[in-house]
Amino acid sequence: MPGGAIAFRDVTCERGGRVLFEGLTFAVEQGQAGVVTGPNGVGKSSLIRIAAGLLQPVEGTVAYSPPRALITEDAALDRELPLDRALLFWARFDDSERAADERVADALEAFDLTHLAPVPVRLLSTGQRRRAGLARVLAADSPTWLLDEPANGLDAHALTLFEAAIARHRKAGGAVLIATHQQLDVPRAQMIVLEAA
Ligand SMILES: Nc1ncnc2c1ncn2[C@@H]1O[C@H](COP(=O)(O)OP(=O)(O)OP(=O)(O)O)[C@@H](O)[C@H]1O
Repeated sequence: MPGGAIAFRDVTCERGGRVLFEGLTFAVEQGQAGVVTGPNGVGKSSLIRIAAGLLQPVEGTVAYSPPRALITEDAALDRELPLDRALLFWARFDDSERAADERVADALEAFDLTHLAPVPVRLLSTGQRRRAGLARVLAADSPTWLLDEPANGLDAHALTLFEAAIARHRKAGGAVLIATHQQLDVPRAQMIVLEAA
């Protein structure tokens, strides 16, 4: 996996005619993590959407090392498919040296989901579905992770698995940008604190 990175330079975000943040500059390099915090409605999700290229900033530029893997509130998995096949559907699109089924098997194991592989996504619990969404990101083998509230609905065990996955990703040269209002154990993270305008 090549190194991941994401950098904002003088980025201004506007939504509904209101400036949420302006002149935001930061760089998350290979092996690093950025944690975006701030009160509800301040623009954390909007920042992640800008990082993913889903929202255009009114000013400034975003540079990143592709491909990027994104998780939002929606796990983006086919609800009718068994979990392993739903993950495989996406993993096949990803550019990786490793076979898609091997990546999916590893990602299921990393989030303690192997026993749920044959279960249709729609039957998973809320927390299991959140873990499945994180497994989708993991299985993509993307160097740059963009995570919007990834810890929502995770129990203590899943949180530990998630923190371990972030640590491994960084050790392998990945970069991660996380918007969260929860306390996460992400050592040496760069804090990006958004304040109400
Ligand atoms: N499509 C949209 N059009 C106009 N305004 C929007 C749109 N989407 C979001 N907003 C507004 O932009 C602001 C920032 O929303 P955003 O979801 O980025 O905040 P957040 O910091 O992630 O909040 P939370 O902690 O509640 O998840 C909010 O006031 C929201 O109402």
